Amino acid sequence: MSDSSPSGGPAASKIRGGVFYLYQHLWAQSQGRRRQLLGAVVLLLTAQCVLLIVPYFAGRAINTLQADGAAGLGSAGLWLSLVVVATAISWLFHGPGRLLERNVALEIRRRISGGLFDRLLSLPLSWHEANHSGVTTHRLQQSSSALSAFTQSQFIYLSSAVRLVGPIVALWLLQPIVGMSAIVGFVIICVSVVTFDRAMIRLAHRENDAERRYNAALLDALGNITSVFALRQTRAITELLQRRLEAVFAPLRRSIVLNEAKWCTVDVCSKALSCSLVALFAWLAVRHTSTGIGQTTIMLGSLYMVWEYASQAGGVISAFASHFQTFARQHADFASADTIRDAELKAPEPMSPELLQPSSADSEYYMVRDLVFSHPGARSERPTLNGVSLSLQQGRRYALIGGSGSGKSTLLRVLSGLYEADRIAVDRRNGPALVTPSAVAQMLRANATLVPQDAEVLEGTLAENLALCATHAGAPTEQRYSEAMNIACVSDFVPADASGLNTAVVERGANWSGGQRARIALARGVLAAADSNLVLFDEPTASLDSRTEARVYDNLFAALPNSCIVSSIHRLHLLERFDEVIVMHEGRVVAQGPAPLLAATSPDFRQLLAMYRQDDRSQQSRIEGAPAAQASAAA
Ligand SMILES: Nc1ncnc2c1ncn2[C@@H]1O[C@H](COP(=O)(O)OP(=O)(O)OP(=O)(O)O)[C@@H](O)[C@H]1O
Repeated sequence: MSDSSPSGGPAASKIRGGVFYLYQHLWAQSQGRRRQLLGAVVLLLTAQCVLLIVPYFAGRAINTLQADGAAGLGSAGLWLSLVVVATAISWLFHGPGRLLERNVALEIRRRISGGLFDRLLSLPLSWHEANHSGVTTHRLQQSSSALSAFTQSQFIYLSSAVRLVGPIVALWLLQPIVGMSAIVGFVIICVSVVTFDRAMIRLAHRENDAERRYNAALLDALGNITSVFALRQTRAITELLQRRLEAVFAPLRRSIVLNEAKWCTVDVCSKALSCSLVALFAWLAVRHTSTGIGQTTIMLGSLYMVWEYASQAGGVISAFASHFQTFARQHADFASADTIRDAELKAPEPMSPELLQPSSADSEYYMVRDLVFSHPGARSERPTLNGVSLSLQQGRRYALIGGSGSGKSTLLRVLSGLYEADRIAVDRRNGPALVTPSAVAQMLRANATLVPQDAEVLEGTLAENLALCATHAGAPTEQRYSEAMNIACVSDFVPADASGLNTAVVERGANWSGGQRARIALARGVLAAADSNLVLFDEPTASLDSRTEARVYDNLFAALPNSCIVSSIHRLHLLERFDEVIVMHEGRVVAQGPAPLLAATSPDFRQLLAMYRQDDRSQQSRIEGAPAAQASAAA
């Protein structure tokens, strides 16, 4: 694990779509729930409008007391009771508005999570290989939570808008010059808030990128805890995590400084503005008095109204500064999944539905010609598969052999349609020839099943693991579970009945041995491959002892008599069980045919065979020689 970012680097730190970016997505995601959303907006706006009258009622109460003294107590009490009534009425709108708003927010979270996960499933395997799963998980969770939180924050934004506009209108009505001054002052404060927050959005993007890298390292460390303990990696991993956390703190520290500077500006400016507005109002009233126009006394209630409306608007500016910061954060968090939304999704080539149906004929024949494939992140210029040609006949068994790194797993992935080749042509007996990579990949996806090399099992029961796979026609029936467990020799260690199926599988199958895990994965593969005419196994028995390995192959071949089976193997004593051998060398198929024929004609095959026999013999002689050596040492 290094500290350089392979995904989600600084390029992800761009700010998109401005203020309306989140609203665009909110609107798009609320389809079908828009009436509730608009209903919530109307109710919440009404609640805030009702509250605007409160300072007026309170001010009237003070004015009445000032003008009438004790005689005005009754009227003042009436004005004050209106304050309580207005507050209660506002809740009649606010409460239902919030309920609607929060329900829409929950639905939006469900949609975004589901939509992003669907998109992840439609992205090619190569995309997933290039993006760390911990980073992708973080993006999905952050993005769906952000838009949901934004949706349920609308009441705050709406109340802020009303509480800003309302007091300004009220100030204008009390004294137009004061209203005008309030507008100028608030605009200046808002501009400074936005300037601070734009800088903070940029820092939030950097912080999110670093946070994802930290998350990925944490997931790697805990997901590989056996190696961490066994290979004494704890110190190095702890240091790596600290470095990555430090990378999160670097933008955070700058953000904290900016934040304090922003709040200082907002606080001082809005207090100064409120005081100035009251002073302006008083000065205008006194000036009017001295020029003989208007009132002779400054009414305290009116002064209170100016102070209250100015403070309200000032308070809203502070709240606005705080909410804009939250908004900026939500903006950055939601945008973190743009990498998933923007990932290139190749539209599948239009094909006739028959071509996408698994071939039912039992005499299918595939002639693969001139296959070229390069991994997107390949370290070498040379394609991983370079001009591969081979033929596959339904009902026959092919052993795929070759040195480590010769391209066996890659070829199996292309043959299963999981990787789209750069160039390929396939002739079939039961269908037209296909010459475009996209059409070939789609056809292969419809006909082939690959049982991958890694035995990836999920936490749950054995039955749940088996239930997760599907044939091309749909989920396998439970009756087939026991059959698959017998074929894969799972029944050697777990009864192939309900009690066995209920056995727990913990994270990464850590409560099973490597060979047992491989057989569970194989049983799942057997279920998924039931209706495939091309079944591909990537070293399915590498972790089994040779007797179990032989039994597994015999069972597999008996269970899938009509399928074309291609299995990569390293132990060449298995070759006699296969009809043909496909030999790979440096990304090419260098020979194909029955083993006896290749032994006579293919130097590459002979070389692999000789290496295997030599390894086998030297291993045997080492073992046989050990007791003799020990005996002579003892003598
Ligand atoms: N996702 C990937 N990105 C880049 N290169 C890759 C990727 N996967 C495999 N390769 C490279 O492609 C080449 C073929 O790898 P592949 O896994 O197909 O070999 P293999 O014959 O199955 O090896 P082994 O017998 O060791 O499993 C190797 O050089 C490997 O480093």
